[in-house]
Amino acid sequence: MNVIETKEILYEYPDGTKALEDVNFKAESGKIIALLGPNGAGKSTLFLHFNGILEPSSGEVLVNGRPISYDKKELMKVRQEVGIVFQNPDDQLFAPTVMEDVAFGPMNIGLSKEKVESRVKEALKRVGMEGFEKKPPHHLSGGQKKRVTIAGILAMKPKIMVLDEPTSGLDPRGASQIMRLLYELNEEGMTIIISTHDVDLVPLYASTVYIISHGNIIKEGSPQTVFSDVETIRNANLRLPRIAHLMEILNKEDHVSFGKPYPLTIGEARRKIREQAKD
Ligand SMILES: Nc1ncnc2c1ncn2[C@@H]1O[C@H](COP(=O)(O)OP(=O)(O)OP(=O)(O)O)[C@@H](O)[C@H]1O
Repeated sequence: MNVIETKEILYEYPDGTKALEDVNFKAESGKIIALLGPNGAGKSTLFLHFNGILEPSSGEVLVNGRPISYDKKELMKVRQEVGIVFQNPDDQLFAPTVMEDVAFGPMNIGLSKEKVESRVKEALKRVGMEGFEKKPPHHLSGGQKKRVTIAGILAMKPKIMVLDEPTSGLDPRGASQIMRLLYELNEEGMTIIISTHDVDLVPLYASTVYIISHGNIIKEGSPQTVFSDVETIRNANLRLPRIAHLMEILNKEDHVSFGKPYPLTIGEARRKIREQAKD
């Protein structure tokens, strides 16, 4: 079942910029889906359609098979179902303390004080930010802010979590920790949709990949399918995962081949190299 689906959506900003054109996007329940695209391709604009922050100029957005209705009450429901973590934490964090920030969503849907407190505690624990409750968000580091924004969405217990570049600006360990958390949440049944420039992360976590360029989806499929289309990847100003790039160089320049499609992760490459060494 598709928990989110866009049908031929087109979006034009008030200044006339056409940011999306005829975008068909599907997120199947329980998957991790990655949206890849260069700067300005339309990733954030597309994501803002998933819980009705933006309304398409034409076309339709469906959540759990139902077209989004843009009246206030209905939108509240959609936003409990679909949580969006913005690219820039400063666009999301606004309360005087971490505690109040994470509590805002659960309070807004009328949960009791005890329930709100337990949700805040649980969410901050999940992202490794317990002990920061009293801190003002603007005193946190970039990585810590990102974790708090994720906690704020987790506290709403959405079934679908949409994260705009969740690892941008994080050190390698921080990026791995966030991806590990998303992986665990997905194992527990949450559908995860991320946008990223980090092509090395994609084959490790995502089962479906979409490539967006100039407001159009130009490729979709498994990481193996998408990264086999090297021309499309490069034309979209993206690159192959480093491992696949190394295999391509070995193949083309040194005539050493570990077979196609190229392995995309260290694990896959290691397996292929070991197999070949045995022969
Ligand atoms: N508020 C706005 N008003 C007018 N044009 C906008 C606005 N926000 C974005 N755009 C334009 O819409 C297009 C898509 O932008 P968007 O932010 O969705 O891209 P993106 O893929 O998320 O980029 P990045 O990777 O740099 O975050 C760009 O041409 C951008 O300049």
